[in-house]
Amino acid sequence: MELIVEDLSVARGGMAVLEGVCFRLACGHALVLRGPNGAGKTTLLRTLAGLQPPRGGRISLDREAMVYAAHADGIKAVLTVEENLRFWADLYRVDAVGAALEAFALGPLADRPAGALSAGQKRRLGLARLLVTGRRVWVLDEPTVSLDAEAVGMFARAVRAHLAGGGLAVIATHIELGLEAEVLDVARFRPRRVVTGDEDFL
Ligand SMILES: Nc1ncnc2c1ncn2[C@@H]1O[C@H](COP(=O)(O)OP(=O)(O)OP(=O)(O)O)[C@@H](O)[C@H]1O
Repeated sequence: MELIVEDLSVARGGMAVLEGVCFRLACGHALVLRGPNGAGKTTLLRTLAGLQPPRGGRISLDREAMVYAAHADGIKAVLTVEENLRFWADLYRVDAVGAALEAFALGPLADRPAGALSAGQKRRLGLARLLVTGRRVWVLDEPTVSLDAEAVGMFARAVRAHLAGGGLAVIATHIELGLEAEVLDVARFRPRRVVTGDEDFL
């Protein structure tokens, strides 16, 4: 499996955000998206995930092979941590709840309602969800927000294991994860607009 993006244009709120995005990502590889606030990382990820249509270009990706995780983790507050994972495991038909609890040190919190978790604990649960999806392509928007250093390490280990198993990951992050990943600065793809006055382009 390979993720191929060709000449992709994406927009938010009716405004062009990125144009001409191209990259290829093979099994076992990760791509880290960089760029300043507002550069378009989330918009690109949402487009890859099929949450919004591209303005132009091509994405070759079997969406059935992909899982997207962003700020809203889709956690059900009234279910316990383990029940949340079981819910997703049943949905994706992947029996890996124990491994997911262990990977993110959620065992001691397994019986706690998710609504009673701290922000970082909720984020760990949202990331543990990735492990019960069995999906090959992880599309992750700022996955380490609210995580302490130890939890960032858990996440990095989970990504490494995923890649070692033939998975792919596209990750927008402002922090250094210590992964061997290709880096794409999305600011390179900022649209060039012709304007009147002394400047030719913005
Ligand atoms: N809901 C929205 N409606 C309209 N415009 C939006 C919306 N969300 C973001 N934008 C705009 O789209 C552009 C790209 O934003 P995006 O969220 O993709 O950037 P980002 O690189 O992910 O930023 P950050 O590092 O702050 O998360 C920005 O100019 C932003 O102001």
